Amino acid sequence: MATRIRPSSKRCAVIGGSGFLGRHLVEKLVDRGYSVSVFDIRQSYELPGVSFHQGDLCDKQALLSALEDVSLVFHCASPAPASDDRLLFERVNIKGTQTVIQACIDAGVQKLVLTSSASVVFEGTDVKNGKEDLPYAKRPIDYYTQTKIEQEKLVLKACDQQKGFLTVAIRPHGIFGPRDPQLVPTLVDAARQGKMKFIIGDGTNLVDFTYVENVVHGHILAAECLRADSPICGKPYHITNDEPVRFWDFMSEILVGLGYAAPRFHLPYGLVYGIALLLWLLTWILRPFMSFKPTFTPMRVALAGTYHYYSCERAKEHLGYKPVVSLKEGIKRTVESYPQLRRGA
Ligand SMILES: NC(=O)C1=CN([C@@H]2O[C@H](COP(=O)(O)OP(=O)(O)OC[C@H]3O[C@@H](n4cnc5c(N)ncnc54)[C@H](O)[C@@H]3O)[C@@H](O)[C@H]2O)C=CC1
Ligand SMILES: CC(C)=CCC[C@@H](C)[C@H]1CC[C@H]2C3=C(CC[C@]12C)[C@@]1(C)CCC(=O)C[C@@H]1CC3
Repeated sequence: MATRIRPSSKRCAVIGGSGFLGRHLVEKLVDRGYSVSVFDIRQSYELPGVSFHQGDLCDKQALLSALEDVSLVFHCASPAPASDDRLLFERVNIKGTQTVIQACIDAGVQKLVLTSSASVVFEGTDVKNGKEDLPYAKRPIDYYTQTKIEQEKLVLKACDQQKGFLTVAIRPHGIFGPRDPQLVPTLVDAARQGKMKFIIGDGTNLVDFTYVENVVHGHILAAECLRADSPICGKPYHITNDEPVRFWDFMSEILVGLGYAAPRFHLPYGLVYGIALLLWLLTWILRPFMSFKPTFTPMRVALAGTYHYYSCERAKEHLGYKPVVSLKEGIKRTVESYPQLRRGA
């Protein structure tokens, strides 16, 4: 019988490695001596020690060529939540993840680490110190969340210690940091349009924002702890900064750091949510005639006006996780990384 050559344990692939989190993960893996294959529909940079494979993760043949001799795969690709395109989310996050799992098994990959999201348990109402045993949201707030739930279930169910295919899911929340194309740019855009004067609700709601390097650290710990006899097989793990902060204090620190005024005037949560719902209905009705993307979406209002912070005790206990960058330091590094978004720039 031909013996299969065991892929090097320092050779890994990052699906979605051209994205915000993916690129930070790739950089850290290279620092730690891994050789990395990036698989993504686009190539956004070049880095020594990294090979790029451009393709759609729904295409198994394309994936297989990127997974040659790879023992460890990180899957952090997804369409952006803002696209709100049901068919795209279903194709990439559900069908595409099935393809990723099958390609990993066919290629002899031993470990698959999925980037899930803490939002898989969020239904638009308060979550305080949520643990991993909370049930999945029965009424997810959008298609993105709905398909992230299905994706996580698929990956965790595929874990098979007997066959030597091990899986784990990391659930980060509110990732921020240098090169993030979403949070800071959206916020600054809103501030420049004069839309950041208001605080939705009383402003005391606590939320987790997680500095990108902590999310990367959680992924690498999970990959390195994943063995057939380890309790982490087939389980999800919250990874946060472990420093819940008032949503509006966090927004204000970023805005003030970049030279914009902090929001000051309060608006009742129910009123803003109602307006966002009406606007959403209006854009849905007018969709065939015009395309219009409101800044206030029901999902954003829910994220801005409720508590949603999560316990990462399980990650501390099983993975030895501890944030490596504090929230204060993370905000400082983030603000400094966006000189082009400063007021007047
Ligand atoms: N940014 C955040 O606050 C949070 C993100 N996450 C998850 O983290 C992961 C990474 O997110 P980000 O880095 O923020 O997003 P991103 O949009 O910067 O990166 C996603 C990458 O996936 C790639 N991609 C999308 N569709 C693809 C396809 N069909 N085939 C191959 N590549 C494809 C994109 O080209 C992009 O490079 C995602 O799974 C997201 O759901 C989870 C919680 C919070
Ligand atoms: C905690 C978490 C999951 C954060 C990541 C999501 C963010 C990219 C958005 C979530 C809520 C958004 C939001 C705004 C900007 C982008 C978010 C922070 C506004 C502050 C934009 C301007 C407004 O009119 C109000 C919005 C509230 C929600």
